[in-house]
Amino acid sequence: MFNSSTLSNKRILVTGGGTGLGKEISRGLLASGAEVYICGRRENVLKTTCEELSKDTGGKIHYRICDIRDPESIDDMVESIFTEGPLTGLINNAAANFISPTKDLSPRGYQAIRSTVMDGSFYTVLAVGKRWINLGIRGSIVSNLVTWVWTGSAYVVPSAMSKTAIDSMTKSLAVEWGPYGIRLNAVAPGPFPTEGAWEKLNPTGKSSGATDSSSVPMRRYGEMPELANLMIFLQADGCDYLTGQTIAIDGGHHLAAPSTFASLSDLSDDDWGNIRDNIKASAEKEKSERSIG
Ligand SMILES: CCC/C=C/C(=O)SCCNC(=O)CCNC(=O)[C@H](O)C(C)(C)COP(=O)([O-])OP(=O)([O-])OC[C@H]1O[C@@H](n2cnc3c(N)ncnc32)[C@H](O)[C@@H]1OP(=O)([O-])[O-]
Ligand SMILES: NC(=O)C1=CN([C@@H]2O[C@H](COP(=O)(O)OP(=O)(O)OC[C@H]3O[C@@H](n4cnc5c(N)ncnc54)[C@H](OP(=O)(O)O)[C@@H]3O)[C@@H](O)[C@H]2O)C=CC1
Repeated sequence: MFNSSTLSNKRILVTGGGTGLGKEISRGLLASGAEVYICGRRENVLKTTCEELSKDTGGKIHYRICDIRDPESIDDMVESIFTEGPLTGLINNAAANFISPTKDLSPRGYQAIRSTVMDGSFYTVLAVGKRWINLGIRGSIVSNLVTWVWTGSAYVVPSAMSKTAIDSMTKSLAVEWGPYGIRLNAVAPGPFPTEGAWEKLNPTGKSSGATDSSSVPMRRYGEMPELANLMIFLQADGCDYLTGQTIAIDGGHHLAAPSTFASLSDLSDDDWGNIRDNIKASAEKEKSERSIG
């Protein structure tokens, strides 16, 4: 879909790029010619990912140790990257989450997720965006959200709330920073199994709800290159007028929410025949009782 120079001259920071989706997005960016920075809290994970991706793609990748819950740690990281040269793009991907009944969450449990997803993403955007504005540089910010920004989700309420806040930030800053040539967009992936997410969201291994592929209209999980391609598109030149959007990449999952008739997609032609007969019978009965029409 893209070639090895689609992102040449791009320098992109992927938060949480050491594992899971961030790692595979970084692989795609590197293969398209970008120079990539990844960050996280585990140096051994970051180092191993850099070695693997640099060997696999031949691209330039660096890491920084950073806790995005701490604004100073973010500012130090971004300053040290800009000292080597300005970034052209940011992918807000780092996150924290676990399933829990909301009534069982302590303030610290809520804070663990909010401070990573909402505060961490905002501080990173601020650290990068204010440097672009000061330097007069254009840039592209893409946040990795989730379809719960449209539907909400039970049992992951702090995550749904925090991702929704970043959806709102995306729309708001697209307007405020549009005059500087800074674009903000977001993606909302459906289920793309990763060790990090599945350990927190499918800890018993009995996939259901958000981690279940059978309720996805396309009847499968997302594949990493599909998400990486969308990120490459949003970081590339060519559609610069695209800003303030959150794009779902979920095989139609959020459109098949329980409030719709999504489950009817399992019915056979015979079932539909019976349904039609029953509806007709009901209509006939009503008609026979009408005094007019
Ligand atoms: C469709 C897929 C969508 C995917 C979305 C994703 O984002 S997937 C991304 C998936 N990737 C990641 O999440 C990667 C990053 N994840 C992390 O960094 C950690 O897993 C963590 C911060 C989320 C929790 O780790 P930790 O416990 O070491 O953190 P801490 O020491 O900071 O503790 C803070 C508070 O949290 C409490 N608490 C913890 N677990 C539970 C629970 N099950 N129940 C209730 N509460 C719980 C704990 O008791 C404490 O409160 P207390 O008792 O002091 O009042
Ligand atoms: N997998 C899926 O199906 C879906 C995932 N998403 C989103 O995709 C993104 C990646 O998820 P996924 O790859 O599955 O999960 P992972 O757990 O593999 O990724 C989370 C990454 O974030 C980093 N991170 C977490 N907290 C911090 C912190 N305080 N400071 C710096 N880095 C941090 C972690 O590194 P470390 O622990 O070393 O700090 C890790 O590399 C998340 O935003 C998630 O919400 C959205 C929809 C579906």
